[in-house]
Amino acid sequence: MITINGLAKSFGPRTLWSNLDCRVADGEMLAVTGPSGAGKSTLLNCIGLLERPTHGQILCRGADITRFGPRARRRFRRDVLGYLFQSYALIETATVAENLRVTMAPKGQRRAVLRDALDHVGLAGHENERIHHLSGGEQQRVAVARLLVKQPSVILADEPTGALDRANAAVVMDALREMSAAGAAVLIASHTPSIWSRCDAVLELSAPRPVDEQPGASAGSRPGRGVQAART
Ligand SMILES: Nc1ncnc2c1ncn2[C@@H]1O[C@H](COP(=O)(O)OP(=O)(O)OP(=O)(O)O)[C@@H](O)[C@H]1O
Repeated sequence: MITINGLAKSFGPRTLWSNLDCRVADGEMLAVTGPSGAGKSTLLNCIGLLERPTHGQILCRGADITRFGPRARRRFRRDVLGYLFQSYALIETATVAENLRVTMAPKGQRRAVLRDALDHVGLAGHENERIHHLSGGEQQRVAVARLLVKQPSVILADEPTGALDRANAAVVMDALREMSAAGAAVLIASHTPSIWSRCDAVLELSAPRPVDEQPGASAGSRPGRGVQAART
């Protein structure tokens, strides 16, 4: 479960959002929406420990992950977190199987786990193909298979279907829904209404105001500005 309390993020004098509160329970899927520049990726990056929030807490199983030291951050990324990017984030020159093995733990069952995950995303038999020989949709399905192998309890998906056709997008969303049903907390940043409708709740971030319209030197923290959460 992820609980966000009073989170704010500024870049220099520019506040993207402030006083952001939200909760994503285990087994729940949250869509993060809002116009370009609203800070959707930045929010996911704060949860993924790629960015530091300016204020506030991000709790995962009761621990404030923003206060983790280097070792706890590494462990959180390795053991808890799964990321799915629009750009797939695969090792281009490696094979499908090698990309999946990166996240695999128990050696004994590796082959079966790998085969099941690829079968699940319709890529059975593609183990030895090089990533750069695959289409975009196939590459994203490999990235999903990598999540199926890793079974993270928190999944951050940044425009995961942005570059995909409808059929590939459906495979990705079905897999995310299944991982959520299996207990993962899933956050999906997306501009796509058909994705929002498959989520349990929607968090809407509004475009940040220009710097000269933001109040005071503390860079624009009007309570709750630009944040709306709704159950779908
Ligand atoms: N490291 C950074 N330093 C300074 N500004 C940044 C940094 N990262 C993001 N920004 C700015 O923060 C704003 C929000 O970026 P972000 O990518 O989170 O928005 P987004 O809602 O995901 O947009 P999009 O829908 O276009 O992907 C943008 O104006 C961006 O330029």
